[in-house]
Amino acid sequence: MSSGKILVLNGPNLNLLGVREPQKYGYTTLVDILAGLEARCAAANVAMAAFQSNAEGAMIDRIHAARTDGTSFIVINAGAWTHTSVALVDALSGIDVPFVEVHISNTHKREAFRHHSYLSAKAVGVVLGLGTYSYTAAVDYCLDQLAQASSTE
Ligand SMILES: O=C(O)[C@@H]1C=C(O)[C@@H](O)[C@H](O)C1
Repeated sequence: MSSGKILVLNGPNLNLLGVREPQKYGYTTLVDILAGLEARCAAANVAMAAFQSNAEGAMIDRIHAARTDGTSFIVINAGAWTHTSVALVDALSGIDVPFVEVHISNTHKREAFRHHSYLSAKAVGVVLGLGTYSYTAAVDYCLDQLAQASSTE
């Protein structure tokens, strides 16, 4: 039986998934994405928490909270903060919780300003361009890591 908790974080404008530029981000809502991830975690007996904010400070506060709330892994789509926020990567670097960076779109095929991520160098890994499967792949990786850790306990 696995233990641990996966925290799924979504940054600005991702609350609009499903209606926001669907040709880039698809028609699946964030609620439905999270419901699918929750089902995968539940099937593996792993807890999942989720948080979305359009406020950078609130996101940083939520990351700080993950330091002491039993979070094992973070899966984060930081949205536009990916390309702008030193404060965010400092928050992620400031807690001893590994994180996987995800993006729905392939940012390297988009505008030049989206080609750089402040997060990637600190991430365990990066999944991008797979649509909502980017989230699934990231969560499945974390679940596998937790299962391996449980089997060696
Ligand atoms: O593809 C995504 O999920 C990312 C989501 C956003 O909101 C953009 O600002 C990023 O540049 C890409």
